Amino acid sequence: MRVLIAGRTGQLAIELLDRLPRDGHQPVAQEAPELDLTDPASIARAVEAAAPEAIINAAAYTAVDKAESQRDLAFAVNATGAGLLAEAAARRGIPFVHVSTDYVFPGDGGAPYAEDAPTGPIGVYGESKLAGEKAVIAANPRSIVIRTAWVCSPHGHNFIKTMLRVGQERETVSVVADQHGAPTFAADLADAIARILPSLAAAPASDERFGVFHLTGTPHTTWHGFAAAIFEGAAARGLKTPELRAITTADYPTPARRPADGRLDCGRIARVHGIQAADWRASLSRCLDALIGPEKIR
Ligand SMILES: NC(=O)C1=CN([C@@H]2O[C@H](COP(=O)(O)OP(=O)(O)OC[C@H]3O[C@@H](n4cnc5c(N)ncnc54)[C@H](OP(=O)(O)O)[C@@H]3O)[C@@H](O)[C@H]2O)C=CC1
Ligand SMILES: Cc1cn([C@H]2C[C@H](O)[C@@H](COP(=O)(O)OP(=O)(O)O[C@H]3O[C@@H](C)C(=O)[C@@H](O)[C@H]3O)O2)c(=O)[nH]c1=O
Ligand SMILES: [Mg+2]
Repeated sequence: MRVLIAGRTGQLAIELLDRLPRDGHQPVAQEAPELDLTDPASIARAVEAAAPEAIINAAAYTAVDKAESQRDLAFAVNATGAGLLAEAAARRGIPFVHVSTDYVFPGDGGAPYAEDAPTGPIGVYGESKLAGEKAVIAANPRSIVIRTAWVCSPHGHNFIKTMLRVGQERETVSVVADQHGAPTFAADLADAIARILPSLAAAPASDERFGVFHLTGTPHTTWHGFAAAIFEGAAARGLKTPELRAITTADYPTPARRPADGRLDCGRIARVHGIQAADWRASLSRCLDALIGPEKIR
């Protein structure tokens, strides 16, 4: 199955390119370095050139704070662009895999969100991603939208790399302990997508295999809990680690509001696709092995 992956050098795109199975000598996953989601002609060109049998959208505008002052760009990439790519897939009659976020929820529910729980983003990034979900499903009913959260990997920008950096620079690091969720490793998400993809090829639009799914790592924690695990792993690998303090959201003002409780119930993807949430602590350990070592922090 030839798969076109939008997302340039993003965390998920890199893992997908690495993990989608190869078909004999043919790499089945194709990058789309020239594909710009804000440029409809470039989408058409990339899709035509790749002649894919499925498309995965791993491209997004992910700068949560900056989105507050770049609303138009966030919507152009995350909503309009995602919809255009899904439409290109629909025109070819092929399935579309899209990735969304816990930030489509307000975070005041007090329990993990089910896939059909009412959304209500509290920031521009989340609003743009919610608009993207709707655009994708409207454009191509043979779409799967996977909402995930707190994505990390050895590549690109993420919370682990931020903590390792500030942990080297400072004696004390303060992290919010009142925002709940679950880290997700791009490699685990890519593995799940690679397993799901083949089953979508022949499925009709009304099939339960399409629609909205949740997939994060397990167990739930807070950003502070995640930071503690990161520093514990860093210390075990010989890195100098800071004192970690628990603070509240009020102590850490940011341009964008973030959900206090963005935990996602991942039941549907287990029932329909047989995908179980991966233990992020094991994945963190592998990620730290890749990152920590002589000259290894990029
Ligand atoms: N990171 C996270 O914590 C979370 C991410 N998600 C979602 O998961 C998906 C993958 O995220 P992740 O891999 O972490 O994201 P990254 O930010 O690591 O990568 C996103 C990629 O999209 C590319 N991109 C941005 N604008 C455009 C554009 N106009 N056209 C084409 N490509 C573009 C970026 O390229 P460039 O850098 O060159 O602009 C970058 O390579 C996204 O849909 C994201 O919303 C969901 C929950 C959490
Ligand atoms: C760096 C830092 C952050 N924080 C807080 C801010 C924030 O509430 C939380 C995480 O910080 P980040 O900036 O990494 O979080 P953020 O960029 O909001 O991460 C989000 O990205 C988007 C793309 C998603 O889709 C979400 O699932 C989520 O992963 O930790 C501290 O408390 N102390 C610190 O030193
Ligand atoms: Mg961020």
